[in-house]
Amino acid sequence: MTQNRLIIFDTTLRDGEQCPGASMTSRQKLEVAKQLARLGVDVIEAGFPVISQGDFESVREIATQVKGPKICGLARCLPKDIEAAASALEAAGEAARIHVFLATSQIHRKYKLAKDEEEIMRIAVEGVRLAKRYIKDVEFSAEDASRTEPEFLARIIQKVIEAGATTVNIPDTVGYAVPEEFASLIRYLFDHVQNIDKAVVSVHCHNDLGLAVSNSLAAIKAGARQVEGTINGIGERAGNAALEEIIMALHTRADAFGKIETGIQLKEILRTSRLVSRMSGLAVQRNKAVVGENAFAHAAGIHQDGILKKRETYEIIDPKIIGWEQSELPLTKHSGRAALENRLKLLGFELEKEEIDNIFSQFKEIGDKKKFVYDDDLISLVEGQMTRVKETYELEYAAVTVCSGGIPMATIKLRHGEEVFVDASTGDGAVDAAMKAVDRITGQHGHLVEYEVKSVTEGKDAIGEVTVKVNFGSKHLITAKAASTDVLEASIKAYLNAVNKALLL
Ligand SMILES: CC(=O)SCCNC(=O)CCNC(=O)[C@H](O)C(C)(C)COP(=O)(O)OP(=O)(O)OC[C@H]1O[C@@H](n2cnc3c(N)ncnc32)[C@H](O)[C@@H]1OP(=O)(O)O
Ligand SMILES: CC(C)C(=O)C(=O)O
Ligand SMILES: [Mg+2]
Repeated sequence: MTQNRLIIFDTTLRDGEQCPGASMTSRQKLEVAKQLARLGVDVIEAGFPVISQGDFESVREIATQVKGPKICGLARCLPKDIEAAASALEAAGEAARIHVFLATSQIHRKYKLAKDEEEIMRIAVEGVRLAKRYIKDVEFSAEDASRTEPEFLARIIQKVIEAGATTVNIPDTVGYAVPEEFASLIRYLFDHVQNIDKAVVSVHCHNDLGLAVSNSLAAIKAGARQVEGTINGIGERAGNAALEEIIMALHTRADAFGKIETGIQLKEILRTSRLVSRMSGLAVQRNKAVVGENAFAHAAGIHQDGILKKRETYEIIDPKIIGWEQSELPLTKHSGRAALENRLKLLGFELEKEEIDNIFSQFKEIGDKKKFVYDDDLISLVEGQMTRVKETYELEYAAVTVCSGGIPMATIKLRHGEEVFVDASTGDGAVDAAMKAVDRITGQHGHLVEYEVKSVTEGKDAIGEVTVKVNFGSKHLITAKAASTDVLEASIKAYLNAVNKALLL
């Protein structure tokens, strides 16, 4: 392995599963392990075999079936843990790794383990020696290393390497470290552990202060050559360092981190994230870096315009290389003409500038009323545009009151050129009252022959499209349509559209 090769150690199935509510069945874990192998991680920590029959079987199953990465099992520095791990890992043969851990910080020594430094040292060394009897590849973790006195940490690391540890892991177990200080600790170990070159230095960061990825990257810069983390950052409490973020930071900012190499297949990242989310039942937050639903979605009109001109104006990662189809430009009230026109083109509409201007103002009105403007909303707007006639009368205002047992009443304000007319009417229902008020202003007397409402899009804020067929006393029935998130408004506009058509005949 070259000096710049970083070992990716995935603990989604062990520390990730410690996240409350993330328990997976053995079958689910096997699926995740197979995908982690396709992703190209170097080590899969498949579980903690002593903790239950289920974990034991699951580690054994993964050790039997998953080829490629090393398969690792966790163990306390206790013979029964080490023996259980060694037994579960048997089928992995040369690809097995055993991971023994013991807390080293003063607070853990004093309160949790009730042991002094020398006892801790002895137990750690014995744990590594015993593990080594079963498996060549032994990792030792000094739990709570970042809160351990550096001199003691250096001494214990030196001793476990002497005892045969091939990887020494420096966990920030409680997410207490900050990047500069954590990097200094790693440098300190390189400077003070005489046999440090005989083992790989690893880091394992938790996210209690939201610094797990930053701390991991700082440690890599300081010389750590194994990084531990989980997919989607799931894990105990606030989680572990998100591996996909570390990998993409190293890939995107090679200028800042040096040419660090990994065996990761970038195109498998999104698929892995989605599988872990489904199997663990833990949704990925929308704005999560790299794999969140919004990670490549640009909503602001200025950004959308920039992306359409050159993707790199607002994107530092090409989403396709990690498995996304493409960047997304969702249409919302924040979108501008560039994004609207682009979407309309994708839907197959080549419109004149004036038509786009008309649709744009209606589009903004819809955007004000609902979160997203969907393709069906746009199609409905375009159809309205295509069947639009010169508006003799334009609707300025409509107020309709309906109360149970009372008489529906509508007040309508219409613009005709420079003039504005207001009138009111009662009716058999809200729509009837509004149409009669329109008739009073326009002098037309339409008879509604057909009236149809359909929902164009889904959800409570769906656009309703109203189609009317109206007889104005001529032989021809006039058909007109309008759409709005408010069905009553769509009804009045559809009727007024029919009136305007009748006036042109
Ligand atoms: C930072 C980490 O993520 S560490 C991994 C955490 N993962 C887990 O805890 C996995 C789930 N755990 C379990 O199922 C259980 O806790 C078990 C099976 C491991 C142990 O269960 P129990 O025997 O009932 O012990 P319990 O959980 O109550 O306490 C832990 C014991 O392990 C001891 N212990 C903790 N770490 C170590 C260690 N690295 N080496 C040796 N002993 C240890 C504690 O001192 C305590 O022993 P004590 O009861 O003599 O004081
Ligand atoms: C077992 C160790 C590596 C751990 O998960 C931690 O310290 O966070
Ligand atoms: Mg951990």
